[in-house]
Amino acid sequence: MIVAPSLLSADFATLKQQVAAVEKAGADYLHLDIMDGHFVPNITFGAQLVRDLRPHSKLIFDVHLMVEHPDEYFADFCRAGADIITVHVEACNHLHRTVQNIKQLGIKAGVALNPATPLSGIHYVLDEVDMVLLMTVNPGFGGQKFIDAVMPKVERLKQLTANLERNVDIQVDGGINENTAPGAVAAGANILVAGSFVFGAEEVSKPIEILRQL
Ligand SMILES: O=C(CO)[C@@H](O)[C@H](O)COP(=O)(O)O
Ligand SMILES: [Co+2]
Repeated sequence: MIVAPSLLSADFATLKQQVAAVEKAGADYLHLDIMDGHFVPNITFGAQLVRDLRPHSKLIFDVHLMVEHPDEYFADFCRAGADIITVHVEACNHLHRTVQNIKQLGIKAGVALNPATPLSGIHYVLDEVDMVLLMTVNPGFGGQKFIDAVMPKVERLKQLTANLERNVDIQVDGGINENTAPGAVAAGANILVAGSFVFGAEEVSKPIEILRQL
């Protein structure tokens, strides 16, 4: 199981130390939530923070772009050190082109779907993407309640990706903890994003270990 702590729930005053702590605890990815106050009703941080953290960590930097007009920003995040860039289907007018342009930068491309968005929107790009992120909360904030109704979508996506010749990762994001993660894994997810579950714990190593063992 790939574990991706989401920095959104960390204490922003001590980010460098908290990244080091999750890396030491065995995290695989660092999930970086970019919010613009338009696509989602919250603002987080930009490429500068990614650039500043990059020399301090060997984790895979997994950038989740929750912004309008993602085409205007992804190259900057790539230059800043992103290894994976995920754009929202709901924010892309020309999703196939966006995915191709991200991959042309030599990094992995992911597509994200809000809980209410059907899988049909990614049907014709499934062969191109490296990862599909299924939101298990409505994007914008950490610490929200997991939406169980997304699980049949995870199952269906797993069936679709199993028919492909190449590997497509299935990431779930939002409300992941020791109670919700087992169901998501059983449905087919292989990358678990967790913000409050990891950074809300006294010791980040415990939640990371719980998720890794699934
Ligand atoms: O993209 C998002 C929220 O929009 C997530 O990555 C959250 O940061 C996850 O936080 P928790 O729900 O795990 O607390
Ligand atoms: Co996210």
